[in-house]
Amino acid sequence: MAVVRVALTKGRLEKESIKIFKSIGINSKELENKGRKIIFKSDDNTLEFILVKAKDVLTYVEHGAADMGIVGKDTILEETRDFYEVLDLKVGKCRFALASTPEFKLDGSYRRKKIATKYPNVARKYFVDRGEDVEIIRIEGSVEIAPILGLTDAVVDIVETGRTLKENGLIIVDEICDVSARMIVNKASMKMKKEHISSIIRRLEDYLNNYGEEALA
Ligand SMILES: Nc1ncnc2c1ncn2[C@@H]1O[C@H](COP(=O)(O)OP(=O)(O)OP(=O)(O)O)[C@@H](O)[C@H]1O
Ligand SMILES: O=P(O)(O)OC[C@H]1O[C@H](OP(=O)(O)OP(=O)(O)O)[C@H](O)[C@@H]1O
Repeated sequence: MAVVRVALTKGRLEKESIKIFKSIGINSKELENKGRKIIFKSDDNTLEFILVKAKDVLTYVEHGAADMGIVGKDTILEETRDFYEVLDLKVGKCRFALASTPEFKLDGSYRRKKIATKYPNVARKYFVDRGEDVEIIRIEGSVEIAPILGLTDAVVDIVETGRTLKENGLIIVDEICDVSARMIVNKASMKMKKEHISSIIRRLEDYLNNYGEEALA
């Protein structure tokens, strides 16, 4: 069987991704004791894992340098890329929201609003769908500071527990959409390595259906 290369998102989704593969009997001691390595074999040598940043997961999978990947729906929505999205893995759950100070009114002003975000395309689409033209200011992290300092009127960001907003005196103005980790597959690999990739997807589907989200949480 051809070796399948899987791109995993470094950081928050890393542990969950390892757990997902373990749940279907695919273990990698190399990945669990990773040190500074970024490429790892499964113990049975049938899979190879690489650990990269979220956007790079899309790049490696789109170009076929990786056959499959695990990445957040937030990154998929932000980037326009070409691959199959095959499974909602029900982990890494959070949501996109518009948030601001309690004084902010979504429909309150005809002035062009300024919005801070790490996700300019998601934010633009949300306002275009509302028929509103806004100025997007791209910020790389800790975006919650922007409305507090008066740089922008509001933020479009990921909310998980809501703690970051609360501790900074911000509130959710509108929920945009749910986000969770997805399994993606390169289009050519889906044909060339069909048997192996389909078997992985089927086993994961069975696992998610039989044991549900709690098992992975
Ligand atoms: N509270 C959360 N904040 C951010 N991302 C979350 C959260 N909960 C789940 N996620 C998911 O985890 C993915 C990876 O997030 P992580 O913070 O590790 O990396 P990142 O946002 O790409 O930041 P960095 O640039 O620091 O690597 C996100 O793309 C998202 O799908
Ligand atoms: O609702 P919560 O559970 O508080 O989680 C949401 C926070 O987590 C993310 O930030 P992250 O920790 O990735 O740091 P960043 O702001 O530097 O991206 C996100 O951008 C929020 O700030």
